[in-house]
Amino acid sequence: MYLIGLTGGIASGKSTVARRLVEHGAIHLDADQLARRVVEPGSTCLQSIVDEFGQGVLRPDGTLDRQRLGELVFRDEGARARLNAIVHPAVRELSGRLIAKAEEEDPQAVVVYDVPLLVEAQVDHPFDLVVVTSAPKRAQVKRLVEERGLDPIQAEARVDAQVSDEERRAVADVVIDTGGTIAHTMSQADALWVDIERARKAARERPSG
Ligand SMILES: CC(C)(COP(=O)(O)OP(=O)(O)OC[C@H]1O[C@@H](n2cnc3c(N)ncnc32)[C@H](O)[C@@H]1O)[C@@H](O)C(=O)NCCC(=O)NCCS
Ligand SMILES: Nc1ncnc2c1ncn2[C@@H]1O[C@H](COP(=O)(O)OP(=O)(O)OP(=O)(O)O)[C@@H](O)[C@H]1O
Repeated sequence: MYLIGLTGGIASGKSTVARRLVEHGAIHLDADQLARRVVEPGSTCLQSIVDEFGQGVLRPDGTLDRQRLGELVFRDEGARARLNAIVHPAVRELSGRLIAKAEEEDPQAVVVYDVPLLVEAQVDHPFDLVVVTSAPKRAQVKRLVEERGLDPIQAEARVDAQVSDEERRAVADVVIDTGGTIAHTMSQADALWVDIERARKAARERPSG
């Protein structure tokens, strides 16, 4: 297996890059989706969230009111840390299991683990490559406002709830500039795939022992 950790700020283009790598043959795992799975009704995580933040973060049907909880945690660092302490260990455990399963099913698989908080949550799966998508903050805020309907204050708060691109670049093997056109992002993703294929081929041909 070849394991890629893909990270970057909110609305920086991680999913866009991941989708392109999937078109080339990679398997995609998404930490945001896993974070939704671990808080489904009946989960211990959801119960811990209710214990911590009260019944008010549940919708009438018993599912998590994500908007309500988001309003709480993106303006309060302490609340965010308490939520992270509940959700992140469960996501870590589930992602570890799914990565192991992907390897079992296909030892040659290229797995892209899209994990927005790779730096913040100190995700330490044994990545072969860490890829960071990077766009200027004003582009991130514009996308959140225009495409996801956040107001500019909320959008800024979400960007500011994350580490800076400098901190992400410090752990990156590859940085993809996602501040330009989509076509520019795609061509960098395509070039990355060529490099990955080359590295894997060289590893296969290397005499072992
Ligand atoms: C606060 C919640 C309920 C808001 O839900 P919502 O549906 O509005 O957003 P969604 O989950 O789709 O996240 C969108 C983006 O917000 C950013 N984000 C999410 N959680 C966090 C966090 N704790 N700290 C910083 N940024 C975050 C990420 O860039 C993420 O891609 C939700 O994000 C959550 O449960 N967060 C804690 C778990 C977590 O850290 N998830 C991120 C990856 S593991
Ligand atoms: N050069 C670019 N590269 C990537 N995305 C771009 C670019 N220009 C505009 N966009 C738009 O920005 C948005 C980025 O969203 P995407 O879901 O890929 O980001 P993300 O980092 O996965 O977001 P999130 O952290 O919320 O999961 C998309 O709507 C995309 O069309």
